[in-house]
Amino acid sequence: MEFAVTNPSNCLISLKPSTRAKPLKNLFTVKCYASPDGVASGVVERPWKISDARLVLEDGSIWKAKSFGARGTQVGEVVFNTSLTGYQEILTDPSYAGQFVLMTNPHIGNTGVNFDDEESNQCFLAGLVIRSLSISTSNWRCTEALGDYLAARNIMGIYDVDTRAITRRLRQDGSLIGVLSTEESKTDKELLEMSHSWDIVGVDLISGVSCTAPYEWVDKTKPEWDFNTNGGGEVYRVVAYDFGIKHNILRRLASHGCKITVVPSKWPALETLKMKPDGVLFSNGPGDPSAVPYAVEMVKEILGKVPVFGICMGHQLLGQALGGKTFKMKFGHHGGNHPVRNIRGSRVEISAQNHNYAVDPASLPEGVEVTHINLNDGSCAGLAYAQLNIMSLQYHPEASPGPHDSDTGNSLSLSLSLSWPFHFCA
Ligand SMILES: NC(=O)CC[C@H](N)C(=O)O
Repeated sequence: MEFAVTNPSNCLISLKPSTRAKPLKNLFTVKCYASPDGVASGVVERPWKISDARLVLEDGSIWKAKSFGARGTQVGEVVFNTSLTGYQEILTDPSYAGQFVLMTNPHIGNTGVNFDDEESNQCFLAGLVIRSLSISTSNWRCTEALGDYLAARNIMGIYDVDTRAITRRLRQDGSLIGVLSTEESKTDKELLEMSHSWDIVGVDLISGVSCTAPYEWVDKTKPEWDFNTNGGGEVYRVVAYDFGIKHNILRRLASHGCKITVVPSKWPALETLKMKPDGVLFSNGPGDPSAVPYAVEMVKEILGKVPVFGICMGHQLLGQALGGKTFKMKFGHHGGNHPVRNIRGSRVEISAQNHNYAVDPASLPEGVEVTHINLNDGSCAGLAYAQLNIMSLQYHPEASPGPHDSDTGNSLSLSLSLSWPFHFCA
């Protein structure tokens, strides 16, 4: 027997028999099977899917959920992201490798995905955790629904989870390792043990996301999206180390007049110097900066020979190369609403951030200047060292997603225009 539900948002299942055998367009049809005693059972189809996934956290808590995207079992570190928009850019940010991103914004999937918002060619994150998965998509650029997109990329997602409760737990206890599974054969105990036997600390994640051979990047920010171009003047040749670089960093550099060669994370410093660049960028990237000593050594070989700037992982590697220490934060910063004090510009920038580690400014040698401070917790958000032509930011001046306060136009604030290190260092 088949029933139709005409008002899916207000009722779970209407047991009124449908007068039509086939589903009407825009109606959600649920197949119910009458049991011998006349009680309907076995509701099996979306959008009233029953829980078919579990997220088991290392603290022993178990969160029943509904799956979308890929199926299977996956381990990762759970972090929460407070961005209201831009889930596709977040999904394709290579810095999330090894992590489950939990979105605090409850409604995800509403605008589907499109061709333009990719920040890399792949999704490297471990999975996506959300409150509510939109049952329809609506956007003029939409080419695909979020669930299909994730399934095609073999990325697991779960919805109908109490993301507020998990976020409060992460804020209180710090980032937690979790295991996501749709496999009924695995017991809770097995999943918990899996979470205890895995760690993200001390793992080199950048070699898994970096390109394998150098390439030239020419694409600029499309004119309809550009908000702050001052390019067209001097042309700078930049070598950009790809530790998990986001496309929008490259687009912003190109828009500001840079000719960019992107090189792999293990590209020798000597080869970079032979290319005689005007500046070198050390990009963002996933994981623990202390797990990639080869990258710190490579940064050391370049310091002082050419102006350099670093973003996020690049900033942390610079901090270490200068002799400083990095440490793991309690739950990090992930979102598009982080206030940062730009000390030199005497202004506050609302910034896009995604990091779990930070540079300890007290460990840095004399002469290194802290140029930016995160106003939520006072952590170091930017460094400069004029003697060696170094500037770096812990956050993401290219945003994507996020506010544009930290692009060019902020006087001596760090920006993606290569002019800043030169003006500053002159
Ligand atoms: N966005 C990034 O480069 C992240 C840096 C580093 N993986 C961290 O979590 O701190």
